[in-house]
Amino acid sequence: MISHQDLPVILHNEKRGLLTVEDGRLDVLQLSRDGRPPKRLLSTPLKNFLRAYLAPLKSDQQSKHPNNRRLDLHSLAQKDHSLRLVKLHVLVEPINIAEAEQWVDNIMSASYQSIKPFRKVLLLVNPVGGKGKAKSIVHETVLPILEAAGCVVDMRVTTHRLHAEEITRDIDLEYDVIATASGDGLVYEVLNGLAVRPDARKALRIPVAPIPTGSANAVCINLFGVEDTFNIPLSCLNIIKGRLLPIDLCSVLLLPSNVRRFSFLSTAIGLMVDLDIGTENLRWMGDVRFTVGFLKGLAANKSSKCRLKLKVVESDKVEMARKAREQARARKGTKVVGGGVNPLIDGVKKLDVNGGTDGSGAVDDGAAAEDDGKDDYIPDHGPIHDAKPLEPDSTWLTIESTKSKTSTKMNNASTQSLNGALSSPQNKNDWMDGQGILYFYAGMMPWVARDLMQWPVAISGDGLIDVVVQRVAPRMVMVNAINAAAEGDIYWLDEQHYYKVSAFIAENLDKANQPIFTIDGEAFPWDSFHVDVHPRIANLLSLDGEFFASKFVQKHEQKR
Ligand SMILES: Nc1ncnc2c1ncn2[C@@H]1O[C@H](COP(=O)(O)OP(=O)(O)OP(=O)(O)O)[C@@H](O)[C@H]1O
Repeated sequence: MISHQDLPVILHNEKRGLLTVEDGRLDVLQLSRDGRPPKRLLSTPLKNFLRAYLAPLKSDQQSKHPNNRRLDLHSLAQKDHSLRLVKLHVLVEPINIAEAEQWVDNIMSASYQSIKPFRKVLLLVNPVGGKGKAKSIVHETVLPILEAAGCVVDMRVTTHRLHAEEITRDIDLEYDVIATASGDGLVYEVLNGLAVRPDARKALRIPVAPIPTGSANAVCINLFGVEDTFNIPLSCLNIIKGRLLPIDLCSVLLLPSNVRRFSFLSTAIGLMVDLDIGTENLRWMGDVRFTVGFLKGLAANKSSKCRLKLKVVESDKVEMARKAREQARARKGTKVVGGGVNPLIDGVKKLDVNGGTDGSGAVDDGAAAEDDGKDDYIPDHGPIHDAKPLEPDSTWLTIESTKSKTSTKMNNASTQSLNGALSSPQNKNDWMDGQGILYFYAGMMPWVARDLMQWPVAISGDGLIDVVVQRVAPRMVMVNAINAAAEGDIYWLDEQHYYKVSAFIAENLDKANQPIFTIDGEAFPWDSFHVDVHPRIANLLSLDGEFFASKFVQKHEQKR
């Protein structure tokens, strides 16, 4: 990292200027002749800097300054609370050309550190996701930024459902990143396409980086936080400079069809299915459609008839919250400000996305995914083994709900929830037979929508599925819970049973009235499904190699 380096230049207005790099920032200064302080034309952190290069002079410049060189500078810069692409060019006089060449090398390596610049990107665009604006967003914002960073972009617009899956099943593994201008649907399809290949384990090393043009965009919430969920330039920066974030995939085996799908986000039964699938016609509303669906579901307040078998690893809510907070604190200690990456984390996690030492491609044989951390690791480039029905033993927890309506009269526990279970020291996470299930929701990352952090203690790549069994509760409890949902405090509701599991089975006990369940928001016929986990087998990109740290996990020394 360069600590301080200045380069004298001539600015576009023929005035003298200075490019200065200090403390992880680039400043473009206009110098004055009369001793006044320099005027700052641009000031940007190197983490937002995209590219510097010496370019040929334009013809009008050639006639005026034939021996000068042109230096182009591309960056994202903060303007009016948003990131904008800024392109500047300045002139370098002959006496400074050798210095300028060195300056370019230095600023590029300080801005990218261990990340290889000029990534090769497969960009998949879903023209109908969300509000249907992906194509214009891509042309107006995404492509200009990627091109300004020198990325090589291969763009394909999807023409039908599952098209992204067909594409990724057959692509050459020549890309550094697969970017999706879509919602979560295309990410799901990309991962499913990669996961069924004979070289799945190698293919899944190519990271997926979403551009938020869908409805819920759950992945973007988890990567960029609630405030920046729809920040398109930030999602582009992630494609350009993001670091590998290994994630688990769930294998979901549907019986009796024996169809197997892979899930990176969620599987749902009950109210959460109606909320997603039952509101497809409200796509124009953006993510507000999910709140509308939730309220509609509460009005019906019906119970799902099912049998759940859970291989529980952890069920103490206080303990699970403590671990998630501890992990967040550990991450914070290693966080880097400024230019980007932390070599310590890079070393530990082998997070280099740059194709080994020769920079020849995305898939780095040394970057272990599932077997991360073993010295004698030999990369496995083969397929993912076939799914088999799970065989629960007596240690598994069985939860059964057979009633379609359950009494939701206020008992003590409900009143406590309503009046502030959030501050109660006790948490009653044990399931009691005879209760109705409003919904079952299994997830892999904290947020599922901006107003619902359903799994606040989820830890990326821990090999565990966070499972919520929400029992039927008085409507007022659930309506009040909406307020506690955005920041994850719904977790403490006594009616919300929460487990970390390594596998589970969900059997349908009323196929006629509840024919479907969802995997990552996609509907499937539900008879029974068996789910287990492939730890850290796939990859996303994120700016610091982690999910966005929520306020929930940043709370210190608090049990609730
Ligand atoms: N050209 C197309 N015509 C019709 N459907 C398409 C086309 N391209 C993709 N799809 C389908 O659109 C569906 C929705 O995609 P996507 O996830 O991008 O948007 P969304 O559902 O609005 O967002 P989110 O998943 O974040 O809620 C996916 O199932 C995908 O297969």
